[in-house]
Amino acid sequence: MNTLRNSHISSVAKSHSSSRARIALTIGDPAGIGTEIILKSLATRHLDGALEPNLDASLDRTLARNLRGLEATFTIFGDRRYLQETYNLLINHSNLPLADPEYLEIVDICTEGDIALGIGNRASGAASFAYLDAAITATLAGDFDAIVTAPISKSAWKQAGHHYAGQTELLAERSQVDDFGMLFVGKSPHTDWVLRTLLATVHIPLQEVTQRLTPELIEQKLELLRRSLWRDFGIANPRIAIAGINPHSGEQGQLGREELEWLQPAIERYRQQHPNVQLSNPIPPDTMWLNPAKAWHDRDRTDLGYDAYLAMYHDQGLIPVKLLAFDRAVNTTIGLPFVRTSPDHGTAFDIAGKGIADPASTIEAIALAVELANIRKLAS
Ligand SMILES: NC(=O)C1=CN([C@@H]2O[C@H](COP(=O)(O)OP(=O)(O)OC[C@H]3O[C@@H](n4cnc5c(N)ncnc54)[C@H](O)[C@@H]3O)[C@@H](O)[C@H]2O)C=CC1
Ligand SMILES: NCC(=O)COP(=O)(O)O
Repeated sequence: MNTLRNSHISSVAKSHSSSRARIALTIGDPAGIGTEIILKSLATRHLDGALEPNLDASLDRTLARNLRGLEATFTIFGDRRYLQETYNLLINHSNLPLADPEYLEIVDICTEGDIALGIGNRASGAASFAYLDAAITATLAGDFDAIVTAPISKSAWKQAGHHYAGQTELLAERSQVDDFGMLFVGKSPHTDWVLRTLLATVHIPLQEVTQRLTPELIEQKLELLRRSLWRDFGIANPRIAIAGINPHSGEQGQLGREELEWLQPAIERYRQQHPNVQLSNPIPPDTMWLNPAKAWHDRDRTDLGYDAYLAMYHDQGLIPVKLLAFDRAVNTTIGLPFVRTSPDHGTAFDIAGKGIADPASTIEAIALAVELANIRKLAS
């Protein structure tokens, strides 16, 4: 059973100026790095954009974003005890500054059970579920404009009896939407070009991928992506690259027939319906990411990049995203009635409590949530 120590979420949130984006932050699995990356991210608000001279130069990248300049308020959903324990444990040996929980707005959610750093279990799964569930309730009630989630462990959720593939599915179910998607967004620090990758299928076993991929699913994902590119990123006439399924995109049917039999026809149909959207034909997956890698690294080659990429399955899309942008890509759920972002990594149980977790992707997730929430506020 969990207890909401602060039951005045509404009054807390509503006391903030309505012109500022109201961001709910969940701490994720308390056995992982969630509390650390949240405290490190919020500490960047206390910097003036200038780096301390004695900080390691490799940290420049991490601190590149100064959240202080953002028009937003932040409320953490999680157990205050775990935030305080992380602060006490790491304050003297963290590689980056930490925000002091005493000065943070926290909706204190206390759950039962023993939780040890580095080991996800039933209690940590129940806790991370309770934090997200409470944040969703408050957001659906209109108290927040966006939720930024720290990572949870899917197996810990399962041990706690929560049979969702991930946070995305809970967010969608609670929001009563069927049409949603997992879009990874990363802005290149070299060229400012933005890599956007939507996964057509997500957390399913590889052997189920070809059964789940259908022309209807592809057309649904393309439409979801088109709407998000327009609504969230202001791109009216997008160029979208579509990955093939089989090696060499099937090699004219010799290495698989999905491309010939239904993927290419589905692309043709979508083109007819949306002449303003430029779609590629199915691109052989092994070479699909060469041009985005050039656009990511070389300022003179950004024209090679598409506005978005549709990957057919989880690792086809996320291996290139994480190779290029593990430190800054943001997982965004599109199709929800509110903004949701998350870092691109997991709970990192192996480094929990060591003070070395990189908050860069979380900082980007917070910054993107504020940006998208403010865009929606302006549009409404
Ligand atoms: N958004 C979410 O909630 C996500 C949750 N997960 C969950 O996380 C758990 C662990 O998954 P893994 O596959 O091990 O992926 P992981 O991302 O947690 O860890 C992979 C490797 O990257 C390192 N790493 C991850 N984040 C880091 C950071 N911020 N700074 C420095 N190093 C970092 C870890 O130490 C580890 O060596 C699983 O239970 C999975 O369900 C995984 C991905 C996303
Ligand atoms: N690999 C991405 C991932 O696991 C994100 O899951 P979630 O945001 O749905 O929890």
